[in-house]
Amino acid sequence: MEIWLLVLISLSLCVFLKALFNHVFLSQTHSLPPAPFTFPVIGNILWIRKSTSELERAIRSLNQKLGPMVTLHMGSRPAIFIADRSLAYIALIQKGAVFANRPPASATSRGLGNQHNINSSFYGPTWRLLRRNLTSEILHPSRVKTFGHALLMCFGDKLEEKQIQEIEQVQRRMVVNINTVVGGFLVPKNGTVNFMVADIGWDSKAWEDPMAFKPERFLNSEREAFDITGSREIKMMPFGAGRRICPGYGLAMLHLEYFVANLVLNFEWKAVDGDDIDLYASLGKPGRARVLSFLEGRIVGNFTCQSTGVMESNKAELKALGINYVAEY
Ligand code: HEM
Repeated sequence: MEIWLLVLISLSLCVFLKALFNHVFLSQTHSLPPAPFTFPVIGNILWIRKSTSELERAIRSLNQKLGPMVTLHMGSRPAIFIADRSLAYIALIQKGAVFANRPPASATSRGLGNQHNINSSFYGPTWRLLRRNLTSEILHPSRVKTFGHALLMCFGDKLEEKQIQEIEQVQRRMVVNINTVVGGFLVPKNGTVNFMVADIGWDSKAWEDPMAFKPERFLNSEREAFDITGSREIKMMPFGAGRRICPGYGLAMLHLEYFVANLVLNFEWKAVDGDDIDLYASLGKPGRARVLSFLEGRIVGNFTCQSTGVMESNKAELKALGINYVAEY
């Protein structure tokens, strides 16, 4: 027999035996993450009826009692919630291929595209094709430079409210296709896995004083930019992590830096009376220069900055964010 055929058969056999092992043994040797006591059916309905923020609060208090992984029985499949960054790393990076699938669409959203869009499509050839097309044809740095105002389409009014809600609902949810183990607990085949993104980013072991506003925390000792992809360690995951990480994160960061740069250019920044923010701290320059030097070199040349005056639309936007400007530039 040809040697390559022998290797192929042995590999296939290994994969098959591993799948069999996972399916038969893991579910017997490991249990699901702890679940709160609830009455069957009624408890299930009560969980489903909670709003996203109520659910988040309830899970947070369960995490304090039961640990960083909990199971809720809501709907037909167990829903597992992970609130620990090391466990998120194991799932999304080390076991990336297992935690890359999306749950099937609910009956109501099925009509919105039959999961043939990149965000909701199953992990497989269609997703790969869509993702390759997006990253190489649309989000490639050479193309990004030519977009200019099209940037706003990604965030602005072209994205309807309904679509935004759909993205929000599915974006941090994964479904696993085989039984697997994380943190000593079984994550069962077809179970959904949700990541408590806010809690993951508030770990005081990863960040000194996690709730304080300290932009310089994102510069390491060599003044390199912080690795937001989590490929070596997850410290926060605003763009997700692993195989389904947001492919637009580079563009989004650029857009956010552009937004901050415009704020810095258009406004005079002063500490609020009584506030002890040291504008000369860390980089040894006043606040505005400090932010600009942080942004330096990270804004591509083709974006023009609104360098004089404050646009009416900016004022309204800032007011809505609760930011009061001190002086026009
Ligand atoms: C501040 C802005 C943005 C944030 C916070 C953000 C965040 C996210 C998150 C959390 C996910 C889910 C990752 C996961 O499931 O693990 C995601 C997915 C995605 N994002 Fe973004 N995103 C932003 C901007 C953008 C932009 C500008 C684009 C496109 C130009 C984009 C395109 C996508 C796509 C296509 C997916 C689905 C990827 C997949 O399932 O393979 N996002 N984003």
